[in-house]
Amino acid sequence: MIETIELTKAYGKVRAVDELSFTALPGRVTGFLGLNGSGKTTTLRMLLGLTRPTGGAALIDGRPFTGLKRPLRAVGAVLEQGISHPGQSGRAHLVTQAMSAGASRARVDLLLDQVGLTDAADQRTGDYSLGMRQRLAVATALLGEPPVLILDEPANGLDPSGVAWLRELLRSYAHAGGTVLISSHLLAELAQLIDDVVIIANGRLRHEGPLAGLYGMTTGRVLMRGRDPGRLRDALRRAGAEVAGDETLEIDGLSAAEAGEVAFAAGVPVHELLTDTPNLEQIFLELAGT
Ligand SMILES: Nc1ncnc2c1ncn2[C@@H]1O[C@H](COP(=O)(O)OP(=O)(O)OP(=O)(O)O)[C@@H](O)[C@H]1O
Repeated sequence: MIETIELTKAYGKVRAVDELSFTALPGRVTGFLGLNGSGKTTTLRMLLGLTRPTGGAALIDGRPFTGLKRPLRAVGAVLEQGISHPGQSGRAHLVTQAMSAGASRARVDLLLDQVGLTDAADQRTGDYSLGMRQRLAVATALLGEPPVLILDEPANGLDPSGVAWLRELLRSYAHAGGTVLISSHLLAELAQLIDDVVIIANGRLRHEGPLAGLYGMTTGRVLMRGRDPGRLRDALRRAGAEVAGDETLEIDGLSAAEAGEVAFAAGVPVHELLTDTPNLEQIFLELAGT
């Protein structure tokens, strides 16, 4: 489990992270979302003991990173690319890292297979694509079989097949009881990967809960086209709706069913009636906007 309690980091007068409290649960993939500069990387660095908090706590399984007995076995992290020496092969990089994580050669081979790098294992990492470097970074994070995984913008650089691969990997990792915290500044990029969301803005918590719950947070606008827009508009306004638009009427304050009933009562044939549900990215921008 990952937990922050009133976590704060101030740089002079700037509060990069401001009394931030949230939880990422075992068995779930949690998306950590915010616009650029909202404090995501600073939070992840505090969880990983790389930045010291000004106040509050950043806990991995109940302890600050610095209090973990075997940190590489407690948490795996993908923070930035370029972790490997460009002249080293992917396999050599993993073998070197396996020593500090206490992992075996067999685990290196297993992970190369799991991240789809077996065929490229003996190529120089300097020749790897961005997506291949991301795969190698994920394999490195998993070496010590940690129960907690922290990934900073890992979908960045992955093509659709890479995203599908990451989804499967994170699903089975969480299914086996792992805790995953994965950051991005785009909800759409993570929507296929995550169960829960934590949304921050200006270092503060804006929203925390299941991804599915986001859809219920905004009501869709009703759109209607009919034979006589002028009469329709008047009837809808009399029924208490706010109405904009000329041919296609944009209706706030009534459901599609209610608007349809109003049109029927007014005797105006309806040609088209639908609820325009905001997409995930619009919902995210509404929540994460400053
Ligand atoms: N070492 C530092 N010194 C001063 N200010 C910093 C430092 N690190 C981060 N900040 C500031 O803290 C705020 C949050 O930055 P942070 O990198 O955590 O955001 P982010 O959400 O990860 O952004 P991005 O999506 O662009 O990576 C920004 O205003 C940034 O300028």
